[in-house]
Amino acid sequence: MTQGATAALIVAAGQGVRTGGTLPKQFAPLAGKPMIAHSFAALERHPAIGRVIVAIGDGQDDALTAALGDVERVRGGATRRLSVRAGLEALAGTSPARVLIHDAARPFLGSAVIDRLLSALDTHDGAVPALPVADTLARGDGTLGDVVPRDGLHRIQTPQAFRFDVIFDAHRGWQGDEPTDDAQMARKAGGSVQLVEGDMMLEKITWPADFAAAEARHAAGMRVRSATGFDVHRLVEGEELWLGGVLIPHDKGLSGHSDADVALHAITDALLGTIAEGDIGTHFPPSDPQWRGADSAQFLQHAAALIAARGGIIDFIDLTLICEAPKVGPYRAAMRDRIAGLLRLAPGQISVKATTTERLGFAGRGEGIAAQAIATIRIAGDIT
Ligand SMILES: Nc1ccn([C@@H]2O[C@H](COP(=O)(O)OP(=O)(O)OP(=O)(O)O)[C@@H](O)[C@H]2O)c(=O)n1
Ligand SMILES: C[C@](O)(CO)[C@H](O)COP(=O)(O)O
Repeated sequence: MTQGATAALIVAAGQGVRTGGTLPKQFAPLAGKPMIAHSFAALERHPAIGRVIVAIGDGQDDALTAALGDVERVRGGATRRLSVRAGLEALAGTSPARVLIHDAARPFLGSAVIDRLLSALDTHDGAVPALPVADTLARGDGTLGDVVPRDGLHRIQTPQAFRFDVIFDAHRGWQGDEPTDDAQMARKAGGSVQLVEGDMMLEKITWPADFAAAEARHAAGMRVRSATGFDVHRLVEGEELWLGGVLIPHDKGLSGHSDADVALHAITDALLGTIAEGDIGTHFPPSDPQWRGADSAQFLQHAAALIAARGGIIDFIDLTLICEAPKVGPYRAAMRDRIAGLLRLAPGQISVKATTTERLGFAGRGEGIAAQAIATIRIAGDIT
């Protein structure tokens, strides 16, 4: 699939009247961040998607910026259809071959659904995620009316994927009643729309109780990952000693290409390990002069940002420093506070321990300091 040939449009211009609340639901907090941030991240990180645009309502600019920063946006309309139309008009200039149209109100979007939809576009004009109907369906107005046969019925979700020209023409030529989704517009215009397997994680948030249910689904879908990091630096005269982001008075300091903070390096490697993103040297090569003397805090924060971009949450860091001197105890609290501050965690999520090697080996002879760390994160099960 050619990168850039597929665009994504998130419709987020609704008012969320049925959920109530002080903010429209798409900007309300859910699983640790504004609801829209979940699906935006999923679409942005998918390798086939080259552009993501958000349709928002009047007065929603600040809320979007607070949620996602300076992302591409377009003014939506009074109905969902008009918001989609505005987004398609904005995308038309770059003529994407395909477009995914997604409700901001369906936050937990996995890459497998996107893959299924895009594959279906090889043979169809459109594709939608669908789930079977499990309950009896009936008409009724206070008292039970006729049962509606549920054979062959599906619950249709978003994202809905289309060949761009097909859905753009369907929107431009639309004349019927207000449609509830885009796939029925493509179909009415003569397009073929494939049903692909949907996902319970994609349930739409419509009513107040949906927030708690979504939180529970999200928590149940997270998997724990742990990884270790290890690093050693040489102790030399004439260098500052940085450990755990804290400057420690000592007769020697650690030497290295950066500030040689062996503790932050071990934690950075542990964090990178949780997402199988190589090691610190992969991201900050020692051969690159721009990292000479660099503050290792930025390495740590880079690793944390990569985890956050995948929707991961750092749960706990356990660090062990291995040295004869200096004594770590007096600086333990400062290191915990500093590491917690850099990672935006509570100090209780950081453990700093130290040990000697009974004067054995390089650490015992005071030639260097070693650090090992283990990081534990939670991340959605389908994140690779
Ligand atoms: N004029 C509109 C109306 C809806 N939407 C978007 O379409 C999606 C599905 O709509 P719905 O769940 O009905 O959201 P709201 O219209 O906000 O909800 P309500 O009807 O309760 O106000 C949401 O992401 C919503 O922001 C939109 O972009 N423009
Ligand atoms: C587009 C949609 O999410 C597909 O199921 C749904 O139709 C939106 O309906 P709403 O009335 O705008 O909530």
